[in-house]
Amino acid sequence: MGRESRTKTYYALHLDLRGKRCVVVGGGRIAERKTRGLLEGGADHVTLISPDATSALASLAEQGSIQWLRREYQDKDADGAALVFAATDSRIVNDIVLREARAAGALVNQTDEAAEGDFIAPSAVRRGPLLLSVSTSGASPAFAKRIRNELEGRYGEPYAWWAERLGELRASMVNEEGFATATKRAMLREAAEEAELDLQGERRSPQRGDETIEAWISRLASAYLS
Ligand SMILES: C[C@@]1(CC(=O)O)C2=NC(=C\c3[nH]c(c(CCC(=O)O)c3CC(=O)O)Cc3[nH]c(c(CC(=O)O)c3CCC(=O)O)/C=C3\N/C(=C\2)[C@@H](CCC(=O)O)[C@]3(C)CC(=O)O)/[C@H]1CCC(=O)O
Ligand SMILES: NC(=O)c1ccc[n+]([C@@H]2O[C@H](COP(=O)([O-])OP(=O)(O)OC[C@H]3O[C@@H](n4cnc5c(N)ncnc54)[C@H](O)[C@@H]3O)[C@@H](O)[C@H]2O)c1
Repeated sequence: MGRESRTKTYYALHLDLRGKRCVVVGGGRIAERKTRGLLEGGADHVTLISPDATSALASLAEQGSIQWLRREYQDKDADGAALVFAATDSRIVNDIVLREARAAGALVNQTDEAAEGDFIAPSAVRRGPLLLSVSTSGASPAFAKRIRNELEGRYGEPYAWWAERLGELRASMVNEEGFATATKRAMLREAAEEAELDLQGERRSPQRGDETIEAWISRLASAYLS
């Protein structure tokens, strides 16, 4: 009999967590990492449930960045949650959290037996709107971390600037009525290529910041309308 793959197949997506209830059960090192990940990812409704917490988690609660319910997990704690992290050091408690949170319609991250949960957290590199996430589907978090480090070096801060600027260009173009849809698409592809060339040091576009979005649109348009 052939050896079966032990890893699951996951769907990649980037969630908008603003206004969504996220619950972290447990107050240790792992709960701290998951909580930081949530806050970095824009979550603004994080509830921590644990009788104790690391000093970093306690300060986040003090600052009002998270809500801390200083007690053990109780049934109904997952009600209304979108995401729940079962991050206690008790397998029994984590399994109860998993079962109840699922029944309440939440997606659950089971930290001590990740494959039993509904999702796992990737390693992330954030460069403004550009978000690179890396996962080994749980096969090797250490490998994911190494690749994340590699990407951090490869994709520096200038990518944030370009991703932001391309976003502004696209937002302005949406309201432009003077171009056919196909032309707009071609212009946006051309702009992305200019960004890439600039980032690779083969600057083809005017110096950064020297050109307004309107001037950029005109220049891109002239290439297609001439
Ligand atoms: C990305 C990141 C996000 C986050 O936690 O939010 C994350 N782990 C990170 C760090 C990290 N994890 C570990 C170390 C210590 C090792 C070291 O020293 O390097 C460090 C580093 C540190 O603490 O510095 C050990 C570890 N991790 C897991 C186990 C249990 C097991 O393997 O069963 C063990 C113990 C066994 C072991 O050692 O292998 C399990 C998981 N960890 C995952 C994610 C998920 C799968 C990700 C994937 O698909 O690859 C999954 C399945 C949990 C889940 O999310 O469900 C985060 C930031 C990484 C970064 O820096 O970018
Ligand atoms: N996902 C990962 O990346 C990863 C990596 C290593 C370990 N783990 C697993 O994650 C789990 C947590 O690890 P840790 O190092 O943070 O543990 P820890 O011992 O530092 O913290 C456990 C926390 O759970 C709390 N807790 C215990 N029972 C509770 C209950 N009934 N209700 C609420 N809170 C309760 C404790 O008070 C404590 O704050 C462990 O099961 C560990 O095996 C996960």
